[in-house]
Amino acid sequence: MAERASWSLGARLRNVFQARVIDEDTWDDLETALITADFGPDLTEEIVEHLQGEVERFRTTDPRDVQRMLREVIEERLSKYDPTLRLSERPAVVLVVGVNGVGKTTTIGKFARFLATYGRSVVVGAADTFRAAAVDQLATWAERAGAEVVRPEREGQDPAAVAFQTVERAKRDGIEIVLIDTAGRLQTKGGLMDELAKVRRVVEKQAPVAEVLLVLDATTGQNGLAQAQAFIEHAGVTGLVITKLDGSAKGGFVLNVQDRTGLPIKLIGQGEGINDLTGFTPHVFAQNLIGE
Ligand SMILES: Nc1nc2c(ncn2[C@@H]2O[C@H](COP(=O)(O)OP(=O)(O)OP(=O)(O)O)[C@@H](O)[C@H]2O)c(=O)[nH]1
Repeated sequence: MAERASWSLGARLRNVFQARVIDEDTWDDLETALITADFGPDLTEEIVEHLQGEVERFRTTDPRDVQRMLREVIEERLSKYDPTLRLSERPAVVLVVGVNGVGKTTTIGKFARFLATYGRSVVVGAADTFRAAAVDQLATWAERAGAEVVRPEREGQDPAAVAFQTVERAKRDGIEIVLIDTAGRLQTKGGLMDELAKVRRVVEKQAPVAEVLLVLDATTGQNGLAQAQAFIEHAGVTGLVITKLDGSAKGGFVLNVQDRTGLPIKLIGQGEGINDLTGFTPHVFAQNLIGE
């Protein structure tokens, strides 16, 4: 993870933690920093009260202790969810879902590369069949990642058919991982969910679905979550991918989003480059968020 990321509170909290003693300003400044980082009022209050309790319990006056305790409480909360990707089936089929523009296609390209660096073979299926440009974009990413790609035979082909052919190709050629790009927009949400359900049904005729990853854009924070609600309710999501954390000041969103959805974060996107995707490690994230 990049040092001094935009979402890091390290710089903003430096004065707080380098002060001589803990006083009213410590708590005021901490509260402001957490709110600004999109922790939300409830979580902010909970964390500040927890820390005040700990400071009392351990009778400390050293702000460095507050920093350590804050890091610990954040890591503890992030660790309540298991970030492990379940990709042991062969082939392991991953559906990537989410509203348009959140970074689905880019994420698939980066994910294909990520898997390739671990020696996995990957085929990508372009099941967002209504935009030819989207298919081309996906194919370009797949090529750069060294992955195979299955395109629709014509614009607007049934997405489920493309998904089926992609899994078929994986089975035929012994490819280990299947990543399927899906549409983010249709006339109606019901239509979109029906389409996803059909993709899943058709895939499951050949192989179980290993993961359904919902992509969320960190820069839209809570708003983006509202837009993705239908996926959370109907698409059988197994994990979250948070994109565009670079350039976002909303580190707190990462903490909030697991509690709000009950779903683990499995991948994090921090840039437009093909290598800008990492797994999610609570310890590392808490350290980068709060500073050492
Ligand atoms: N800075 C930054 N930009 C990103 C990241 N991920 C994606 N993007 C950018 O976000 C924009 C949208 O990404 P796409 O991958 O096309 O999004 P999509 O969800 O597939 O969108 P549709 O194809 O319209 O459904 C592109 O300009 C990407 O370069 C990220 O982690 N960081």
